[in-house]
Amino acid sequence: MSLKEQSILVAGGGSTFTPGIVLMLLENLDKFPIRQLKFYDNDKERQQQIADATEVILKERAPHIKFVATTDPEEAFSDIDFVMAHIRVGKYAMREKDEKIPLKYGVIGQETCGPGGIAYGMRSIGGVLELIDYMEQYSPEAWMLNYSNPAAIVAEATRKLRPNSKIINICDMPVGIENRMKDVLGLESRKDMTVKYYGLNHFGWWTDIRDRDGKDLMPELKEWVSKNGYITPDELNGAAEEEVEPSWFYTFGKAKEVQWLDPDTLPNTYLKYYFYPQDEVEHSDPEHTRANEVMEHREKNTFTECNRIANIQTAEDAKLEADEHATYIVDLARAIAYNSKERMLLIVPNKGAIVNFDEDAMVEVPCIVGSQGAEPLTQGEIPRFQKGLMEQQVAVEKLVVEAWTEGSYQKLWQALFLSKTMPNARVAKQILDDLIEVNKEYWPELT
Ligand SMILES: NC(=O)c1ccc[n+]([C@@H]2O[C@H](COP(=O)([O-])OP(=O)(O)OC[C@H]3O[C@@H](n4cnc5c(N)ncnc54)[C@H](O)[C@@H]3O)[C@@H](O)[C@H]2O)c1
Ligand SMILES: O=P(O)(O)OC[C@H]1O[C@H](O[C@H]2[C@H](O)[C@@H](O)[C@@H](O)O[C@@H]2CO)[C@H](O)[C@@H](O)[C@@H]1O
Ligand SMILES: [Mn+2]
Repeated sequence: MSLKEQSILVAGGGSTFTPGIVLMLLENLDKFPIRQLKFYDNDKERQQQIADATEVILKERAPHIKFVATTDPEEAFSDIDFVMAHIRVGKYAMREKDEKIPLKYGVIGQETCGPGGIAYGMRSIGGVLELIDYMEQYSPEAWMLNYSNPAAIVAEATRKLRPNSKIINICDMPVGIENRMKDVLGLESRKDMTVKYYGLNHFGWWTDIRDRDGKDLMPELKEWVSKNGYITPDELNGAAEEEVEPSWFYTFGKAKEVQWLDPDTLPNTYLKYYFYPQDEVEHSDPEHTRANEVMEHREKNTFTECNRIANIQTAEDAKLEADEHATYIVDLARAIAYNSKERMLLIVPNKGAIVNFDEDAMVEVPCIVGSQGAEPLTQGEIPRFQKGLMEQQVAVEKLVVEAWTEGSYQKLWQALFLSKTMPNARVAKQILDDLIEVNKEYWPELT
């Protein structure tokens, strides 16, 4: 039986990740056939550069796919089955401020964690809610697969403010780490592992990992990670096919010190910002943060290559690559479209999946996905250590959404102070006042 062809909208068409996702979709047309691809963005000029290259690629590799790039919501969101959303409200210019302002006060500057993530969340909530409202206005049967960060705060906002919307929030960090785990184990694919995992987005732990025969893989992995973090054997021996960027290499290595806090589990790399904030501050250059690295590399290279393809009108020698990690987006879309019952980590309302944790927290757990969406798999009771950490962090995330909803300065100050990355209430207030100043056009007014 042939599969129903899908109509996909990429919201944030000007994203540096758009080319990789488009190429990945083209590599999976046999499993996930597409009749129409649209881009939507609120920055026409930025999006047009990605669209011009995409037009060439589709003409050469999938001429049957109808392609439209637009900034008009009605044109974008009409006749759509899936919205793949990856917007960055304020773009990299604001990410740079998210990262540099806290560092002025000796506090971590990070895209999705701590004060940077809170500032980013206060910008993203409105942008993502607007996408959901457009989707429900013009294609009420569509699903949104949201990739826009900070996923934890965006997920809490969609739970609280759009509780009946067809949206699933996703993150590729666990996918990236599991791809490293399989290299450590010498497995073909991360899908040769079945995992148990719990946490918040960018704040979680693997508790059980087995191979297809049910063999426990945790002992070998815990042994490796406690010594090397998620640096792979090939990277350790200098034999890796692909060089990972220095800041990512440092992050994967730091995971070993995070794992020491609970040797029975394997940590998400992002926990390093909460466990060793002082190390992260010392390791940062307040004049040149990750945002600068990405602007100088991924953003620059993506647009240079897209413009080159558009200029020569062929993608035969394109230096763009399918984003391997984005294959999980196809897994998710396929599962919903064709009821495939895929098992994957998603950010969903807890509702008892973690027995001794907030019913209405947005947690990252393994789910079974079908045409009705995601059904979380229970992860049982969690230990006091993780419960304490998660209760503090989820309170931060919930306070940010309440601050956005109510326009509350007080609640946003509380959220900043409550973050494990913050030394005291005075520094929290100084950072808050600086962030308010630079986010005037993006945040709601706070009183
Ligand atoms: N969930 C994950 O694990 C994961 C992984 C990687 C990237 N991301 C997220 O994907 C997003 C895109 O990342 P990027 O580095 O490519 O960003 P980018 O700045 O290159 O692209 C984002 C695009 O969104 C557009 N945009 C901003 N606000 C908008 C709005 N209100 N409506 C429509 N379009 C809007 C921008 O104009 C830009 O073209 C970011 O939020 C990033 O954090 C998430
Ligand atoms: O600093 P950036 O913009 O390079 O990355 C920030 C994002 O990092 C994670 O996504 C990684 C992913 O984990 C990795 O495997 C690979 O696919 O690259 C992605 C982007 O670099 C994280 O999950 C995202 O939420 C961050 O935005
Ligand atoms: Mn993520």
